Amino acid sequence: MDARAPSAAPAVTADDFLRVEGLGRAFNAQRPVFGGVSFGVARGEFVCIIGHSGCGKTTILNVLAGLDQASTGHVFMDGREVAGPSLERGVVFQGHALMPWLSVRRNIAFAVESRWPDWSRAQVQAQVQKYVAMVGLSAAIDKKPSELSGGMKQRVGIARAFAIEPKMLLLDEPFGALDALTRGTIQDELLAIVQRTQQTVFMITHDVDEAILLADRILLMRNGVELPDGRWRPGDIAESMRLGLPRSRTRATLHHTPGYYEARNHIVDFLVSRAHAA
Ligand SMILES: Nc1ncnc2c1ncn2[C@@H]1O[C@H](COP(=O)(O)OP(=O)(O)OP(=O)(O)O)[C@@H](O)[C@H]1O
Repeated sequence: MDARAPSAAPAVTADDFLRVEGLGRAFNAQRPVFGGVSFGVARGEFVCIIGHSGCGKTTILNVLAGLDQASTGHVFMDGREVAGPSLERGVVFQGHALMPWLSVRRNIAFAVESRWPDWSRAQVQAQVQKYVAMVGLSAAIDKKPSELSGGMKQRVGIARAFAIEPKMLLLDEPFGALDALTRGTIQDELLAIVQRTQQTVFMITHDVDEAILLADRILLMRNGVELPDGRWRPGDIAESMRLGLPRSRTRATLHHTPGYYEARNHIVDFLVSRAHAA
């Protein structure tokens, strides 16, 4: 962000690639998890959402993926309303969700064949090899998931999501289960891939440094809370922080980047003192 500038309220503009308008989700009608959530994501933008457990991040991502239906509001991607799952959106969850009986090659080929049913075997194989190479796993292409480390499995999940060339990538804490070293390496890889491909990404993370490293913009989400007068205020997006750090940043240079500490302090202050406040 330009960390010294005040954070702007999130806004949707007509030419945003992804438009989320007035989204709400209630599992209990008296206490909606969140409501009135509106934000836009521009084509090629990397947006992270950060907030405490239970505020509704995964629920929002599931609605964007078309895996869950909102109680109120609408989501439009590339001008069309999201009304169900689609191969136009690639989703990566914390658990890699690979098919254990298939090799890396077959796991990814399965997705590629679903996306382009008319492709020849050679076309499918070329696509699979390209994206396996992108995540540095060519040597393991014929291994089964059980023969891979956690970090390698997560890489396969990322390769599979990129291989279908989705219009948008939705990442739900994709590195949450990894040790710090592996996580750092894959963060750098993802950053490099996104810089190359200009992929549009919406990502959930709990890790403040991860968000600052990867995102162009960070949405700060508040939890739903009971107000002193007994009314319920659903969760919402309290702020949209534009980072504006140079895209050439890496984990090694992040701490020396102007604006980094201001951004970090701002997010930590939000999480400590405002994310739960009535
Ligand atoms: N299918 C469901 N039925 C009932 N309640 C649900 C359902 N799915 C989610 N919830 C509730 O909605 C709230 C938000 O859940 P969600 O998983 O979206 O939060 P989150 O911000 O992603 O949390 P975390 O960071 O822990 O993953 C939680 O209180 C959760 O218990």
